[in-house]
Amino acid sequence: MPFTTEEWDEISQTLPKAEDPFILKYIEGRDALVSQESKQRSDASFRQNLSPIAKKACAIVDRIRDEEKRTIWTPQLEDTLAQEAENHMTVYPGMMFSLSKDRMESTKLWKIIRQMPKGALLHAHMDAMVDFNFLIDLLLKEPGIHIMADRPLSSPSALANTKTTFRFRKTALTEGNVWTDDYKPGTLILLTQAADAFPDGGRDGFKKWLYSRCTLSRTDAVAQHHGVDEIWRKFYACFRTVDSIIHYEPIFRKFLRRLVSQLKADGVNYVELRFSWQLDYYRQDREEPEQDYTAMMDTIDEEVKAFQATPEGKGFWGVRMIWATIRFNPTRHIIQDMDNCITTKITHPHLIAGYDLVGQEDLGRPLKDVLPELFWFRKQCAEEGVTIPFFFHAGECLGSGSETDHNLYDAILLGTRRIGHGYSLYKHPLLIDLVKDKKILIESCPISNEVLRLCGSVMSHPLPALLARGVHCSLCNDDPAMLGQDTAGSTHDFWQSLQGWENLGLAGLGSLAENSVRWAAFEDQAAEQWSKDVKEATVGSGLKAQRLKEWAVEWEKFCLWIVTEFGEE
Ligand SMILES: O=c1[nH]cnc2c1ncn2[C@@H]1O[C@H](CO)[C@@H](O)[C@H]1O
Repeated sequence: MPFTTEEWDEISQTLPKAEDPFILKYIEGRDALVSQESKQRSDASFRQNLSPIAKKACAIVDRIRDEEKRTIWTPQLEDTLAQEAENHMTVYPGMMFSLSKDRMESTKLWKIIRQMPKGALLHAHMDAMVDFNFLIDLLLKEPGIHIMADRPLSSPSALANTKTTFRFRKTALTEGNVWTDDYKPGTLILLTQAADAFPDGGRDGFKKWLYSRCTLSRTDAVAQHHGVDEIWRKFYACFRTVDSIIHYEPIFRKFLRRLVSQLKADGVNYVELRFSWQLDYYRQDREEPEQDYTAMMDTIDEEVKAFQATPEGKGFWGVRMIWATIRFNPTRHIIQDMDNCITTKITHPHLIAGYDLVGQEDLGRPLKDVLPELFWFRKQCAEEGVTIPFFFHAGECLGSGSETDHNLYDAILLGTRRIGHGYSLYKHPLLIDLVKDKKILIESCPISNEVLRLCGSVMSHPLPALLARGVHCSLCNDDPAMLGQDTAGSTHDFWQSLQGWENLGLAGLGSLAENSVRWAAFEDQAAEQWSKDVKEATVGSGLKAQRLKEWAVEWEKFCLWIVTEFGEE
């Protein structure tokens, strides 16, 4: 029986009030509990030590975040917009990345995060860094570029799956048509001619097609129900197409310039690139590939130095590589690649920062399986007198207790200095303690994990669990030109984390950026020195401490800019 008015009047008299002393007491205890737990966070001391200006900036960003959550990320607003939009879509805070990208880029929060000094980008795969519309235009403009395919590109399935290669030739080859059944596999045809002859829309249609072969589409990105292995098949195919586009010197140079310039403009001052190229680099006007990595590494050196000498690149700290072998390969291939890594380390010591194994962890060889090769590598490094520490991918998976999940044990036992992804680490209480103890950083890539179907959106990403447990992490973009960010910078990943997780805030972002500098491998260091520098951070005396101080100055400037620019509203 529902209450009568009289009954409710009587009962409501007996209800405690929110201001009653015992409720206030309860709230006090509750706040103390929240605050006690937050002391375990990895960003606790960073928050504690914020300057007054930085505190103000954090409060301003909190306000803007809340405001935009209410005004921009609401289903109500979208109802009116939906009538005009061709794709009806419900908008809400924390929605999937690829659906929210355009709107995200129009927010005030975006404008702010874009300016943020983001320190170092510690997890990024070289081939997937520069936007492909830019690269495809370059390819079409570059004299002498030809295309060839492993079979005629004359059906939708051939267009979607066939290995396609781009090569320079001094003399134009114009015989044949790659789009028709009579194409002889492996025949090179001048690219401009082939592009113009593309059956579905000529050159513009060709550009669209090639772009689709180099990137995951929005449809791929949201089709979570097809699962992880399916998206990885498409993802691999992208790398196979991209290789031959950027392995030609004139294009590689422009690629590098665009890369560093986009990073700097995004507030990223340094990058460590996972590098897994076969020996198929071609110098300008050459038809034969190089027999070692010297020319390629020299090119990287030259382009980075040239950039640093421009006003735009002033203060850019540089680029280093983490040599990355594809984990599917058989032993002989892996050992050969390790040997190439060591040789290149000897010729270009400043460029090679570390070693890793890459490729889908679930289907590739687990670390445990590669132990003989890894121990051989260690011994060989010692014999050659070079330091090449491990920066392993591990736990980039959904498995609980699977072989991939267990890569985390091996990565830690093998002395990894950071862990790439560490997505499944949150399920390992003992390993979490070890990671904290050994001061191993987690290179977290939230958008990558979403697009590669480990989580539905940033809201269900496990990074907040790690931060709450006191694990040090940094934010990275992994493969931004393929996964949808479409630019080399990290603003999308920073923005998502800020808007997605209530307890991060600008201070949390600041701490993640500071971590990236603290765990960057700016120079070769033996394990002890590395640990000492990471531990001492700003109070140390080396290059790392110096760069941490430089970052802190930029951070303060940034906070002041926020206060000046957005404080009055
Ligand atoms: O998120 C990732 N996890 C593991 N491997 C990756 C990821 N992104 C790219 N690659 C792999 O790295 C190579 C290029 O450096 C590519 O072969 C790609 O498969």
